[in-house]
Amino acid sequence: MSARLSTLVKRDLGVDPEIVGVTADSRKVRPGFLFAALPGSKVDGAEFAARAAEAGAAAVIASRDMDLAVPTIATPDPRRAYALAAAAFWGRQPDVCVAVTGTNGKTSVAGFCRQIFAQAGRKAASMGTLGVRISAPGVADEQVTPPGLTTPDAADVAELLAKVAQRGVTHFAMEASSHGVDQRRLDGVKLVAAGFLNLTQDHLDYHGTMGAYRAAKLRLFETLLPRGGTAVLNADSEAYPAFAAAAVEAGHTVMSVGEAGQGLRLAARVLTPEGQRLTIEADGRSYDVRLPLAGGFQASNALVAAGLCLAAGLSLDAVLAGLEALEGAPGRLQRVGTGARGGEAYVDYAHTPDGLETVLKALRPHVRGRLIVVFGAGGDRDRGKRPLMGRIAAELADVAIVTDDNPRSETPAAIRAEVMAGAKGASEIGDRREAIRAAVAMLADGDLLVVAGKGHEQGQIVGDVVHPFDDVTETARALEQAHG
Ligand SMILES: CC(=O)N[C@H]1[C@@H](OP(=O)(O)OP(=O)(O)OC[C@H]2O[C@@H](n3ccc(=O)[nH]c3=O)[C@H](O)[C@@H]2O)O[C@H](CO)[C@@H](O)[C@@H]1O[C@H](C)C(=O)N[C@@H](C)C(=O)N[C@H](CCC(=O)O)C(=O)O
Ligand SMILES: Nc1ncnc2c1ncn2[C@@H]1O[C@H](COP(=O)(O)OP(=O)(O)OP(=O)(O)O)[C@@H](O)[C@H]1O
Ligand SMILES: N[C@H](CCC[C@H](N)C(=O)O)C(=O)O
Ligand SMILES: [Mg+2]
Repeated sequence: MSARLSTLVKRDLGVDPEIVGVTADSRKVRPGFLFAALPGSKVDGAEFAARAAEAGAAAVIASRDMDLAVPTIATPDPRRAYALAAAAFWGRQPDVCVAVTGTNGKTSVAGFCRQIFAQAGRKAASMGTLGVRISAPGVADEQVTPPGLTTPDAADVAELLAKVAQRGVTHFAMEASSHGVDQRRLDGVKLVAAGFLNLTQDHLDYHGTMGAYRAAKLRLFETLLPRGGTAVLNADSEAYPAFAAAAVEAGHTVMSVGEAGQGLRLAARVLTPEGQRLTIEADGRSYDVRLPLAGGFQASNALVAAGLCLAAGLSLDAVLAGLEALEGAPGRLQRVGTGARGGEAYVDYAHTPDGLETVLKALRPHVRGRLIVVFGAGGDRDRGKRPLMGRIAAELADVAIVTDDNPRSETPAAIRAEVMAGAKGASEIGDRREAIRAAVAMLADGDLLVVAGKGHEQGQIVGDVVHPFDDVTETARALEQAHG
């Protein structure tokens, strides 16, 4: 595969080498590659430009002119130029691409869109925290890449889009993380619609302030969704007015969804043993939908997914039928089993204050005994959320056990102390396996246990080492042991 440099960077540089690959990592450069020298959070990619040229790079994208033997494309926004060049290099994309942003629920919505598309007879894929997955009617799902970044690097996004399109995927839904939008990782994706779920505290280690975090998410609507696209917005979020204003300003059609929504209005919600019954008003009519998932938050996620699928061209009937067959994303309120003396154990991915509050409130109506939660907070991530998560667990659960969740480069006990500072009456068990065992040992009839924060994750990151660890397996083992 190759392309002329001028077709990738839309500039006449006098010379026009044939480009055979695009990367922002000098260690991946091969002869004929276009190298993007990007300013990063740890190092400046410009430091590696000379090395990239020595390794055979045919041209370099950078923020300034550099004294190199190969052409330099100097631009004030090299990350965007890199994403656009990668998209032009890889060329093909599925016919219809949608993206979803929000602090919580993106993985669920991207997966729901893929399922609704496939249910309606389309070959579809999703991209996000759980990797890339293809679904098509009548065949088993195919996992194309394993879990990794929520929004992969721009060149990876471009390559994966081309690969799934090559395999016949026509409908595509992706997660737009705030890091991803800010770092231009999805600037090359041709979107027809973008969804917004919610904006609550997370990632302030990276963005600094809630205002900057919001601005990163707004950019999806202000800059990335082309004029005339559809903005599917959760009208029940406090941040809705800002997103609606940005979408209108950018010339998009706004489809508001939720209890306060107009495009898809959630008129009523009734709990059932299988999940919930939703009354949805759309196009002046009222529809009764059986959603096989529990929790008000899943109703929000389902409505945003439904809006995105409508914007992608599916009929209302097909979308509503799709909602009735949805399966939850792995590790999100996933039921693991029953305790020896009764009670149920769940694994969930809540790793933010709002996520934890949402999942505990969603479970409460199903509790006849005690609500027990095992959770922690990640190292090298927003420190401000630690005491907030502690307080929420202490207030909303009957038993809260604080444990480790990917301490990374930080001292585990110090992270736990910051969580404990907000968690009045909670107990602390650093070893996650022990914490899960202790919680399972307490389970009795009418109790619910939720092991929160790691969901689908397969490892506990301590320092630079990933120790194999899976909450579902550990919880299942503890339940087995309790059964004797
Ligand atoms: C803070 C952050 O987002 N970092 C990501 C970012 O790194 P960076 O640009 O800051 O990289 P850097 O290490 O400073 O290096 C700068 C540049 O020099 C290049 N370089 C570096 C070394 C070398 O020898 N040669 C070379 O060319 C690098 O490739 C890079 O282009 O770009 C890298 C390449 O895509 C990512 O791997 C890296 O993700 C790190 C591992 C990470 O942990 N990211 C998390 C925080 C993240 O992105 N999370 C979001 C949000 C999840 C959510 O929604 O909750 C996600 O989308 O997953
Ligand atoms: N709409 C929602 N509102 C609030 N909390 C939610 C919502 N949807 C899911 N959650 C909670 O957040 C957790 C993570 O959900 P999900 O993985 O779908 O979010 P995400 O936005 O993809 O997260 P990440 O930032 O890691 O990519 C769930 O396990 C649940 O506890
Ligand atoms: N996408 C999120 C996931 C957090 C999951 C939690 N287990 C942690 O490690 O903090 C992040 O990278 O912040
Ligand atoms: Mg996700």
